[in-house]
Amino acid sequence: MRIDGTPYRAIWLAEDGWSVSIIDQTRLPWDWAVARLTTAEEAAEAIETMRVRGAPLIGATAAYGLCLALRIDASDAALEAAHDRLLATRPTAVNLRWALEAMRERLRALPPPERVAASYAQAAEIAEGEVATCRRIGEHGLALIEEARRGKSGGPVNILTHCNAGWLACVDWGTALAPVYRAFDAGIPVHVWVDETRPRNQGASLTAWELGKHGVPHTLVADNAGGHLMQRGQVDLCIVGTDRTTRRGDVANKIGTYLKALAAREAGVPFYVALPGSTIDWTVADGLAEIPIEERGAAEVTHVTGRTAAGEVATVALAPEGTPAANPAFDVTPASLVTRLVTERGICPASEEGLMGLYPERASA
Ligand SMILES: CSC[C@H]1O[C@H](OP(=O)(O)O)[C@H](O)[C@@H]1O
Repeated sequence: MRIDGTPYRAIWLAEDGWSVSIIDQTRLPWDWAVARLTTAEEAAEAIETMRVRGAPLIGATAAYGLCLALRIDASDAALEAAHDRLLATRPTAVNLRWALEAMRERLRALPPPERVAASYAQAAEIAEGEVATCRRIGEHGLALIEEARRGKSGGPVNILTHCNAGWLACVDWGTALAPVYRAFDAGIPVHVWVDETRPRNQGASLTAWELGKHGVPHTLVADNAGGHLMQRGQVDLCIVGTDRTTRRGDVANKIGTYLKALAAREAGVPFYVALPGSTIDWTVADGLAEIPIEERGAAEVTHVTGRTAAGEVATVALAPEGTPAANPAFDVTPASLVTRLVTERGICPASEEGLMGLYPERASA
């Protein structure tokens, strides 16, 4: 994605040709901080602390984390240890498992001396593959925005999104925001309602920043405002990302997504989910029963980080000290509440038949 004309990715190989550069997303929107990952442990910690986040980006970061491990020790034991460490960082986004298993399968088949070069080549393939995939999601999703525009008598297409599923969550383009960028760049008038997305506020701090940098009109809203806006006809469509979607179309995404899907159904607003094939877990059908939901620390709920009037970034308490808090980071929206899935291969119903139609090779798997 371009910022003031300069192209950026959310992750890239540093100039030294072996370390990995990331944008530290815990510093946005206040500071543009690029961090360099030099070990697998640093890559793992960047994922755990959400300096990088978003399913495709988590997968790409883990892939490069394996490269950093093998530089030090390319043995089978080191490969397995790094795979397991990186896999254990966050449980919900299936891209993490997908990327690590793809890397491990290829690298195990090679003699250790060939593994480092092969690992970097494959990590780059994964990262570039996600860029191409998200670009195509944007192309396919554009049709949904154009359809919404045809149904209006004027004014912008009002789109509600939750959390951040933009280029910061991927490597470039994004998933839910890719069609928005495509439409905006094509001159279609759009406006985005940006859910703040408690408790980590990825909407307020990342989506608002992304859209602002690209010049896309947007309005930040409290999470609880979405139903009200839909009820009053102020939302033409919802589009969100996902961290894991089952083969029958159940969608795990940031906490609060399910509530938006319920409101959208009640209000008659189309609810779309944008995803790359790497986010489909073909081994799982029942999302509610089988997708692991990450439980994060209570402090993310009881405290908030922001910038003071004096310009310092600070974390302050929202609740009395010691207040118990629960922090499920994701929820599962059943396929029955999803209007369509938007993938790099096209748009389909949220169903096993729909997904098999786009990924026929999976039918025989
Ligand atoms: C394109 S994946 C975006 C997806 O990831 C976010 O979760 P997190 O910020 O915790 O990694 C959120 O669920 C987004 O929809």
